[in-house]
Amino acid sequence: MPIEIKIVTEADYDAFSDVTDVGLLRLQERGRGPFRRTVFADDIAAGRAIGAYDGGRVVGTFGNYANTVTVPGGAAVPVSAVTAVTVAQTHRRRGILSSMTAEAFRQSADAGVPLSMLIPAEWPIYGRFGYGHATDETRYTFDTKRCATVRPLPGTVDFASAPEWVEAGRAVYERLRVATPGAIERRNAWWERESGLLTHDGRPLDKESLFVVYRDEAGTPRGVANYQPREGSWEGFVPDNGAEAYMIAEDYVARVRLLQFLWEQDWFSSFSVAKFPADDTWRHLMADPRVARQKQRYDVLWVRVLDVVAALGARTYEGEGRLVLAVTDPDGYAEGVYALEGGPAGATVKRSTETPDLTLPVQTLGALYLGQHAASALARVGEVAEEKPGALALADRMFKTAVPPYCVTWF
Ligand SMILES: CC(=O)SCCNC(=O)CCNC(=O)[C@H](O)C(C)(C)COP(=O)(O)OP(=O)(O)OC[C@H]1O[C@@H](n2cnc3c(N)ncnc32)[C@H](O)[C@@H]1OP(=O)(O)O
Repeated sequence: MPIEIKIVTEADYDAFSDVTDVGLLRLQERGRGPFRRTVFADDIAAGRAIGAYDGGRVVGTFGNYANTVTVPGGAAVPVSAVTAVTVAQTHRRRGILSSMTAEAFRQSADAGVPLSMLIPAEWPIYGRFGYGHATDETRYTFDTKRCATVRPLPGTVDFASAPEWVEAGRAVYERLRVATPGAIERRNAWWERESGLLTHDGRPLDKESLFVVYRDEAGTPRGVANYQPREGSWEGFVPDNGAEAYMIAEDYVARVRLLQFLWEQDWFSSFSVAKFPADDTWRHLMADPRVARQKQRYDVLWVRVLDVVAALGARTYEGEGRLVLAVTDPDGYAEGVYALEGGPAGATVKRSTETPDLTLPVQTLGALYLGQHAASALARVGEVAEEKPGALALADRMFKTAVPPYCVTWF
């Protein structure tokens, strides 16, 4: 029987949910369909859950969920935030992902959504569909006994109940989101789920974490963190507990004050934080930044441009300039030659018949879009070709941003 790609109805959503969990090897999460049906009700109703069917059975899942992403300059651009992509182990490598992706691109393009983006489970999967690596994140471990700030930093850190933390976190995040290229809206009760206030089976998880809020001197929340203490070995009766922490911070001071709160706690000898930005300027507020050890750096967001005129026209450019770009895209959505004229105040983009200054595949356009990469560096690995001398240097000044983009929210 041929595989059919269809919109998943509410009636089929529980099967979609279980196939996703088996595909992602999260077996213990099976059975969460009824909960997720309420959480993702808007996207399901909008037909944004796409399934592959073998007869009546769901064998492939693809969430093409609606969101917006902040781009350089601060505009919130509609995006399909792709998630829950799986194909049943019995049906892999028969082109099902390719078919679901094609359907999702059609759906997004028909709805006038200029971008698709996702967080790939594995690097090699999505480049073939036109996605390019657009943001990085880091993981740090702190040796608490050697940490100190370079000077006294203002503000206070206090414990909060989970509901207070959700309220403060929402306000902090909204300000951060509009100022951070790569950030998306936290929809679908994201905060309640993160804090454990909303669980699939009504069992509150908020007692498994401690919640703190950093307020600046005026009393405004500027950062929030939660952490889970880890028991140490207590060898020789010496405390060596640890913690795993998560935080969002509006500025460098907020970030370091939250870190300081953790490193000054008795009993902790070390703690780790994941999902940190690639921008590590906050380390300059530490007396010895080397004791903040970056343990990992990894790619997070990949961007696929579907509508070049809308996408490039929505962002600003730190350097002023005009470039003619020839974009290649075997799927057709982004294929063409475009004249981009942009600067800090905005941009105009038009289809053009001029000779291009740069030629690049759609993957490279996605990689450049949020400001992470220098075009000249990507040219050195063969990902963009300079057709007119000086065009790469101009593209560097226009596309790359002083502060790297940061997705902030995993989806
Ligand atoms: C945004 C997210 O949700 S990320 C989560 C992605 N999901 C997972 O990793 C869960 C486990 N894996 C799976 O469910 C599946 O293997 C998927 C979804 C990754 C791929 O589904 P499939 O239906 O097997 O992919 P499909 O047959 O369409 O493959 C298309 C091409 O991609 C290649 N490909 C597919 N998966 C991979 C992979 N993991 N690594 C490298 N190449 C891959 C195929 O070889 C094929 O290449 P070809 O066109 O040169 O022949």
